[in-house]
Amino acid sequence: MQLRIGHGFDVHALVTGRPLVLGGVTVPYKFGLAGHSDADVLLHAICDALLGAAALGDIGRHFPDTDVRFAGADSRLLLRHCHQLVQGQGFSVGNVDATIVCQRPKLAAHIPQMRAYIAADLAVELDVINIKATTTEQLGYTGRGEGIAAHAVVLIQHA
Ligand SMILES: Nc1ccn([C@@H]2O[C@H](COP(=O)(O)O)[C@@H](O)[C@H]2O)c(=O)n1
Ligand SMILES: C[C@@]1(CO)OP(=O)(O)OP(=O)(O)OC[C@H]1O
Repeated sequence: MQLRIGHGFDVHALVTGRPLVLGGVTVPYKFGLAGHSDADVLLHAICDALLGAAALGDIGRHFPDTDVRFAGADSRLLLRHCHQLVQGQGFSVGNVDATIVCQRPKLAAHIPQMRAYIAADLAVELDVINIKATTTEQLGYTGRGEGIAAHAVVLIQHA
């Protein structure tokens, strides 16, 4: 069996007048993430990790932010598309581990729904999807509440 690992990292700025969408879940908060799509920083990091594992480049190559088709896009559709690309190379997802770097709001209560969406979109069992959240103890751009970052690693396997 061939195993491949991929890493993804993304950052979006917090602004007024936008919903906060993380892992497909709309989290109630006074600020949301700016972006061309729905700016779901967690799903973008997972997309990049999937693409990275299969040596398929990055999210901007597949979904350019100059393309009106992706304006306001639901990032779950982008995640499903990345999964299809990886499947097309003969790979299936082994597991996903991701961390959302977010000072506020508290995300713990929303993580079960994020995991369920991601597991469904990647056609895997819930127990291979792990999502974590951490603050940066008020340090740096995430700590000041200027934005939210996400890191993801994905293992894919080829029978
Ligand atoms: N936006 C966040 C950040 C953190 N959590 C949860 O709190 C725990 C402690 O976070 P520290 O940054 O102080 O280590 C963390 O392990 C998460 O369970 C959260 O829910 N939302
Ligand atoms: C998803 C895309 C495409 O709509 O736009 P954004 O939502 O701005 O996200 P980003 O992570 O900056 O890059 C990928 C983009 O091409």
